[in-house]
Amino acid sequence: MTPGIRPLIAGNWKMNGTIREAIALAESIGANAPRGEADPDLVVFPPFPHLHAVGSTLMGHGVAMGAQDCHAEPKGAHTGDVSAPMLRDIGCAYVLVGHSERRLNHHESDADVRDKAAAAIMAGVVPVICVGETMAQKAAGQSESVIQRQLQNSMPDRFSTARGVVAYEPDWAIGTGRTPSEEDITTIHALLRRLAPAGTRLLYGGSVKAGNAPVILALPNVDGVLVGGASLAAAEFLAIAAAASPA
Ligand SMILES: O=C[C@H](O)COP(=O)(O)O
Repeated sequence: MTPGIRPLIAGNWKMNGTIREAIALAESIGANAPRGEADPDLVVFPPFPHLHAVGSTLMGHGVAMGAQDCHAEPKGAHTGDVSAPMLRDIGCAYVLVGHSERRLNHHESDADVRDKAAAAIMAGVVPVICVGETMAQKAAGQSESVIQRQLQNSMPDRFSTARGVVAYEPDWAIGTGRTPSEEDITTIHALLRRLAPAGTRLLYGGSVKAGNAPVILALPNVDGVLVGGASLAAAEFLAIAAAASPA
């Protein structure tokens, strides 16, 4: 973690669950979330159709809500898309942009990610810019150059004023049970710290569980984690959050 930066524990629910299940998960997280001065901030990212119900459930519990994507335009003829002002309107404080599942499955470019992040900032929503290399890029020794290129080209002009967040998620670590070595995470996060504006919260994501969270969260320049699968169980997610609280 970084002195002076409040940790952020983020749960990306991806495309999972019914509304009933989302409410139950939000109730359980909201009722048991740590609320001390030195405790981490918590945010969950439900699927779009669950945002209203989850936002209502979390009201007054000190857990923020975010969305998993947004369009770069504030409104218009974009069938199937959701704008950043709509997310703000429904109560989202954060939005993920450039998650590797969007970059790889939807062919989103760095320029697309930058435009989405700019739209989020314009709407008063904090963008969480995701970056990360593929296994082929890692094997070719390109991790740092790929991540530098992604981040520099994905940050919009006003990112420094937005209290933005950057998440390092190597795609080969997502949902696989594999994580980079502590040395690799440290190296990449030192690079992110050099590239991102001062005060940016830097998250690590990819197979984070309650078991490995204490080690990952203790690494320099790791200001929190972006959790996928393990965020779908309240107890596991809260145990990860506990690892970011003072002992
Ligand atoms: O956004 C979250 C990540 O893609 C990590 O997913 P995971 O924790 O299931 O590996």
